[in-house]
Amino acid sequence: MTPDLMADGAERLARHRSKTTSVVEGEQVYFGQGVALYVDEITVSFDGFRALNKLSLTIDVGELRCIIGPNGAGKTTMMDCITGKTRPDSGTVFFGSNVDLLRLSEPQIAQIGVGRKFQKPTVYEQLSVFENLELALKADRGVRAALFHRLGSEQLGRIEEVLKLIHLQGEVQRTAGLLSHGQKQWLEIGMLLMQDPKLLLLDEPVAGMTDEETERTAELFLTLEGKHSLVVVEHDMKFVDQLTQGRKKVTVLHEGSVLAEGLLSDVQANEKVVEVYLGR
Ligand SMILES: Nc1ncnc2c1ncn2[C@@H]1O[C@H](COP(=O)(O)OP(=O)(O)OP(=O)(O)O)[C@@H](O)[C@H]1O
Repeated sequence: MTPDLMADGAERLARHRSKTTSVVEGEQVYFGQGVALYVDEITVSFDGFRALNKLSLTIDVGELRCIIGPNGAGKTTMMDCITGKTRPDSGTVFFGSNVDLLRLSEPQIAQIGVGRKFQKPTVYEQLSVFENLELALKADRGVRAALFHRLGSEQLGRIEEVLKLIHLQGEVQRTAGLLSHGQKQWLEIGMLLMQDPKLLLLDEPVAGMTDEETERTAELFLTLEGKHSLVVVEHDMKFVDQLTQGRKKVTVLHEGSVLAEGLLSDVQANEKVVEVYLGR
């Protein structure tokens, strides 16, 4: 354990969250109607340019949905709206059937169960794999509590479980900075999983991975499907094919709206999709 780094990390996380805890505290998310995320007609303009144009999308509880589309289609802006980083000019974003995400701040949205993985891995490079997971687990505690709290058997069990899921059991004590790119990505996903998010947004998770790492990532996501809802933004069609297994819906974004939605084979055969994206 490196107490100063641990303190620094815990402090940053606690500061981030302390501002907002009381607002979300006690808030229950209801998934009774089977909907994890409901996005309705969101529009975002940057200096008059519409990055999102009445975008609507529904993700079911436990669903794994891949979002594809050309550069500039609005994929990142959509994730920014869901996670509170960008406020749409108009439209609705609900988590479950009752939580209006547009009235919550970015940290509150994370706290209520929406995890986001950016393209670049952001782990604590100087800490070990175990310490990274430990810190993610304690993120809700105050700094003192995070530093002096000893993990209970249930929490150790959860770390074990996540280590297994992310294929890093053999690297527990390894310094995160020494992991491969793919392993860092898995570790960061593991850190998100420590908070047990109901919805995970993943931005190009396999960019820069080897073929083997990509395949393992697909296996990981397929394991998470059902227990979590996953929204995966990806350009790698082989990976999308692995994830959708010929039976899941994919969504194609173009110019800030949904251009097509359906099985990968269907959207790949869709003339409009070929024209703006796949045929390039
Ligand atoms: N802060 C901003 N200010 C001005 N324009 C922006 C801003 N953020 C995004 N845009 C524009 O909005 C459009 C959508 O961008 P966005 O990053 O959401 O697309 P994307 O589908 O994620 O693209 P990529 O696949 O390249 O990541 C682009 O034309 C982009 O230039």
